Amino acid sequence: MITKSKKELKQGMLENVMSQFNHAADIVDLNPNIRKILSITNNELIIHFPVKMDNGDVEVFTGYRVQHNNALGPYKGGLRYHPTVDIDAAKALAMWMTWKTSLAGLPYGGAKGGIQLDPSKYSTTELERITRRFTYALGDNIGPEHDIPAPDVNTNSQTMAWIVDTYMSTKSPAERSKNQHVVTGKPLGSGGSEGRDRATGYGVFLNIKFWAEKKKIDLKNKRFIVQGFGNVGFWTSYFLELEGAKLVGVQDAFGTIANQEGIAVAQLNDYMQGNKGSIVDFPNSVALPTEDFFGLDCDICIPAALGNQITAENADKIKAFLIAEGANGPTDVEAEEILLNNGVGIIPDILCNSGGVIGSYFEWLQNRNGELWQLDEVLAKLDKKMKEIFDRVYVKAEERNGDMRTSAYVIAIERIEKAYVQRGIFP
Ligand SMILES: NC(=O)C1=CN([C@@H]2O[C@H](COP(=O)(O)OP(=O)(O)OC[C@H]3O[C@@H](n4cnc5c(N)ncnc54)[C@H](O)[C@@H]3O)[C@@H](O)[C@H]2O)C=CC1
Ligand SMILES: O=C(O)CCC(=O)C(=O)O
Repeated sequence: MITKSKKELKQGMLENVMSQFNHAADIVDLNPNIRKILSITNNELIIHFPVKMDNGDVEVFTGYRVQHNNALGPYKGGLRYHPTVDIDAAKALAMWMTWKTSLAGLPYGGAKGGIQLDPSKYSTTELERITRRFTYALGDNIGPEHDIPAPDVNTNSQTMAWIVDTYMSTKSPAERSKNQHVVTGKPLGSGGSEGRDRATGYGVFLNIKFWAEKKKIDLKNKRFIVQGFGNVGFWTSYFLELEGAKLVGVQDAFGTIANQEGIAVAQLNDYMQGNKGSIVDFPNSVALPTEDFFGLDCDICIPAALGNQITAENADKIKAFLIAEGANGPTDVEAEEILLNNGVGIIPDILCNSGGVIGSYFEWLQNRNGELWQLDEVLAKLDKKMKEIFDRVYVKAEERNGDMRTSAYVIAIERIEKAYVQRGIFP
């Protein structure tokens, strides 16, 4: 288990996103009024709600939804169930969503939320009641044209199905079917889209592939390590393995394993599913201490778990030539400086993991228009969109002779600034 304290995780994330934003805002000479608006969140909800547990006792939970900005469209962003969820974490993650949706050219703003809890301590029926009660408490603070949640850490398509069912049950019978797109990432049978399950990991893979093409690097036999073997970590590994790359190290919430000969992705996934979600003791691998993970010998490092995992403490140990950020905010500002000085390439989160929200946008569009797209159609559209965004960021970084994160922020911030200025609010 990573030993960062809750306090370190939350403070770091908010400080990091603000520092990244201010750095880029200085570069674009952002209108000071717009900088003021973007520096704080529009709405912050903290909800304490009681739920009856299986044993009859009542527990009171705390849920959060932070809506950072909606200048470009409805608020959009995931819901996380984790002990580190609090108001600062939700604020930081909501801000990252605003930059991500803007960079991707989507008609969305940014939001994020979740519940502060360890889901492994609750039964499925308890988690269902917790989710339904939270949804009821959120009421019309979410909505298909207002704020559209999606899965994040420890939430999945089942969680989204409970939310959509609860939300729709609060509407009149005639209105119910118009509200299916209140969440994305739903199961296929409940208005979900083909391909949303793999969209984030496929997007991370595509970003790595596009980057390697620019650098004329063949991904075949390149060794990669992945932190987090959930939705993002698994699908990224799956597509990289298909391309001929080799998974040589994995870390999850329970432990760290390595094998320089390669770890079979599908086998590890099957093992993990039957092992209470843990990779520990996977056959043909060695167990390593937590702190050895980022120093593993490899070519590509994919943090796909929580924020603030790559810090000044471990950045110098990284041997990979590329970091592809599947997680939100995995690299702190100090670590990024060290890595860039060491010549390590970084594909920043707001670009690298944007396949997820793009996949969500496709689901939302299908629900709105009564369409059903095939898997190959979804992946082809995602590929095209991701290539356009990657190229814009890459070219901007080359023009500026700078890093990809700042370039991604520059593009994202300029789009939002333009919207405010065009409306004549801040000429
Ligand atoms: N699910 C999605 O579509 C998107 C997710 N992301 C980001 O990707 C990251 C992972 O999300 P998901 O894969 O959806 O979550 P998940 O819940 O499916 O998987 C999380 C994985 O991280 C591991 N993990 C948790 N705490 C850890 C720790 N302290 N050290 C090492 N590993 C740890 C878990 O064991 C699990 O393997 C998060 O930062 C999330 O915000 C970003 C864009 C979209
Ligand atoms: O799919 C979405 O709407 C948002 C996913 C998310 O939370 C993220 O990109 O961090």
